[in-house]
Amino acid sequence: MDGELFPRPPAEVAPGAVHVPGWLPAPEQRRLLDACREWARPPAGLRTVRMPSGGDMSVRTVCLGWHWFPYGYARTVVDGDGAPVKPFPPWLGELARSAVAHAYGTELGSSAADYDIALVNFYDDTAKMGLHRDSDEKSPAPVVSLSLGDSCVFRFGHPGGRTRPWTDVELRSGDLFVFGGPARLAYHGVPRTLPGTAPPRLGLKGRLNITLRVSGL
Ligand SMILES: O=C(O)CCC(=O)C(=O)O
Ligand SMILES: [Fe+2]
Repeated sequence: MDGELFPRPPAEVAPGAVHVPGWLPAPEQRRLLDACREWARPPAGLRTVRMPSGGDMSVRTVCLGWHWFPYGYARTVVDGDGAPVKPFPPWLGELARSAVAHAYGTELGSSAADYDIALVNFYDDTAKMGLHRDSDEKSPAPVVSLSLGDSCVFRFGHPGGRTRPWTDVELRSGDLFVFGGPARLAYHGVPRTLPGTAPPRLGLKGRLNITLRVSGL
């Protein structure tokens, strides 16, 4: 955000896990939000995920490229309306590659990874996400996370389990978080969002998180 009282510099939260505050400029946040609104429409739109335990996730989710369900990927919404998953647009793949290059300070193009999955999660004021690993992908390529709207507390731990140590990071609208290498299978989650903190001009009530991934499928 412009005019920040205390600048938020990029930070390596754990080896391979990098937080880049304010990476996505406001016009690109708007473009991504508009796209999310389109993707959220049925068929294969925003849905509530039921866990094998019988409980419902509090976030609502829409997928592109591959449909995520607990625990795997499919080409159709196997646990919903059965429709084919919406395509993963090439511009999102370019955004992911440039995010990785930016976070790790590597050359754009040095990563051969072909991003082909987006998971878009919508958090209302009470939604949260428990500690978990993103382990249904076959590729070790870094996960790219972009946040829009309300800020949240993002908890980032380690691959060994849902135990301390962890770091709580505040993710705000436009922030980038990349986790790859030794952090690729670290446990992470969102204990809470901070309702009412979205940039007023974005026009989003609540929080959206978009993770971009390589399926390896
Ligand atoms: O909302 C976030 O910041 C994290 C989302 C997440 O961990 C996931 O979609 O697997
Ligand atoms: Fe995750």
